[in-house]
Amino acid sequence: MSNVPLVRRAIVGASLAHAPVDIQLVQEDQWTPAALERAGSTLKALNRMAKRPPVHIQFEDVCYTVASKKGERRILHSVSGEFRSGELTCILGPSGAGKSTLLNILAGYTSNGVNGRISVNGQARDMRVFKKLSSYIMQDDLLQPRLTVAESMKIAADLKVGKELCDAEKELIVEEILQTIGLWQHRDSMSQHLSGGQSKRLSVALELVNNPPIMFLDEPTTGLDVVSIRQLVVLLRLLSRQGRTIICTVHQPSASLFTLFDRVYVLSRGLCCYQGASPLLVPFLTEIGHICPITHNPADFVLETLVSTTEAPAQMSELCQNGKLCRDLDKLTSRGRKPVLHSDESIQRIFVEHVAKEQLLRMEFATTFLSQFWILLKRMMLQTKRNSTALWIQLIHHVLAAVLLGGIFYQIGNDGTTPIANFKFCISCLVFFMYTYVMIPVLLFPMEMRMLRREYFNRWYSLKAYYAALTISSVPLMMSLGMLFIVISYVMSGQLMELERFVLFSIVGLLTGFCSEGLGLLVGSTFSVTNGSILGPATLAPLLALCCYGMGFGKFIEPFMKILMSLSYLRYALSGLCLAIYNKRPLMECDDIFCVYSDPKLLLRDVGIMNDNYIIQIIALLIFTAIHRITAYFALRYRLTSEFTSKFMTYISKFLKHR
Ligand SMILES: Nc1ncnc2c1ncn2[C@@H]1O[C@H](COP(=O)(O)OP(=O)(O)OP(=O)(O)O)[C@@H](O)[C@H]1O
Repeated sequence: MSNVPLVRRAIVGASLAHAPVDIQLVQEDQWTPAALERAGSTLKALNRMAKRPPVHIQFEDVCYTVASKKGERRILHSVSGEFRSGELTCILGPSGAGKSTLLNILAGYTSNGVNGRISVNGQARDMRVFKKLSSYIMQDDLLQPRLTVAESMKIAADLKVGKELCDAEKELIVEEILQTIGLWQHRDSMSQHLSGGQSKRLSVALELVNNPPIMFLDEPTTGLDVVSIRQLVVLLRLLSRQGRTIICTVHQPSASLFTLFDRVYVLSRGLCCYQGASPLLVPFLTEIGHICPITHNPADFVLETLVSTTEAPAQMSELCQNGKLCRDLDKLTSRGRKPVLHSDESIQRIFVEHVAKEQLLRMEFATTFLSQFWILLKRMMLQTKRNSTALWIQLIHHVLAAVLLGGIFYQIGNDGTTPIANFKFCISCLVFFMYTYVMIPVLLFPMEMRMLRREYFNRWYSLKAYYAALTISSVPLMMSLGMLFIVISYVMSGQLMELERFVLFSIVGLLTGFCSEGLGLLVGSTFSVTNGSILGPATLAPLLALCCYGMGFGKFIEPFMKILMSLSYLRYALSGLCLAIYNKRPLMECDDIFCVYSDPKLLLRDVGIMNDNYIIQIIALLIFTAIHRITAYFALRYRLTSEFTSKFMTYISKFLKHR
């Protein structure tokens, strides 16, 4: 279709130690296995990165048990298998067979409730090293929406490659990957505007930048059309040909797609029903009396057999010894009888050297904490800047709310006849900061979690660096919008125009927003949007009630209630706002014959704030901010590992059992 030449010569920067490199330009419409095999020299620069060892992964008698209402439930039943470097492996099976579970276990995403042996190149898997060698692309991964393809790739390279390569080399690698993966033409497109297939390919590209020797992909073809599926699988095959171990779960591959996989691992009801070369699946089924019609897709046939014939899974599992027996094209190998990998000394040597080097370096991430923080902060700020709709909504929300409050409480700030109205103004400001800044993370953070999960699990950066960047990135916007709200409402409501009062009032307002945002993060990082939007306001309601308790009878607040009130950060915020406005203030203007509260001290007494100290309120707010944010950090850390859910379920089931 296209006459564009396949090969383009790129001149590599002088910093590269090697001669100029050929970059294969693969057009999107030329993605056939043959074209890609011809383009065998793709990703040369990538492959020249620090030697990554080939990774063979073996697992033996792997069981996975979860806690359920009826006790323990076994999902995987002593399955064994082996996935090799240079091969594209597909884990196939009916829905609910345990494919994703097995992938999670092999990738190290799940470890709680897992029994059995998992080894890498013949040695027990060391997760610290293994995580540096592997990448996991999850089923529901999301990309950073407001970054272009090129920007996403640059950030991935900066974070994942670090100082191992200079900028020119990183640029070359990014270009090379995008060319190979067919996204070069779309390098300036925003990720959010990519098609489903292009997004999946970008997910793969992002994980490729540090040249991982082993890649796991959970359902990479879900939601794609046949052409995109084919392009993706062809690409994965190409990557495997360059010595990588590529393992993916696939629902129902077409017959032509099926032949692209080197190895098939069939799972059903938690049992391994076949492991070996894809062309040998049909003869394997014939052996146990399931003859695949010549016109039938073997992948469809095996799934139909496993689902429709009750005894088929057990039969097939017995024949392949639950994964211990592998059917290769040249020979039948049993991991027990023929330990192929143990004899491969060169692989062992490279791997051991690599492990020793990694352990020597003791660098958990490719970049330092400060670099990670800085790159992430820039990325967050850029995304915020580009989300103009959200910025406009927030701006209008702050201005409208301020004008509304200013209108309702117009010029009552120094009016001795309506001091309670001014007190209500303080509560209204408090409620504004509280709800606005709690609800933003409650609604937005669950989405961010999905993006964070892949990057965090694939060790792009530490959670501390991410969290620090997240905390700082929201400050400028909150400060500017918050100040806009405060200025408008403060002036319109006619508060005393004294700089000190205004500053003290602003500090409490902004701190309330910052503290509330921490609470919102805690809810947003622990719960889904639906649950969070119920739980967020439900948590705030009692805090608000406690904050306002004692209005009118401040002198008589019971000691027990005082203790409860001290647990609400909003009480300190309200007290701080009132003290900023009323403390050490001359008598208020009184147009009536007599104004009870023309002396502000009386008002402070009757709302129970008279004995409070402004500095103490600020310190308390800072302590609550720290508590919210630190708790949110730990909640986030637990949420990012699937362990949390399993552990939680185990505790619940143990608790129920003992009752
Ligand atoms: N943590 C867990 N707690 C309870 N059940 C679980 C857990 N993890 C997996 N399961 C159950 O194990 C079975 C296998 O799940 P898994 O997601 O691995 O299936 P799958 O083969 O990937 O299915 P699909 O193709 O539909 O995605 C399912 O019945 C699932 O409900």
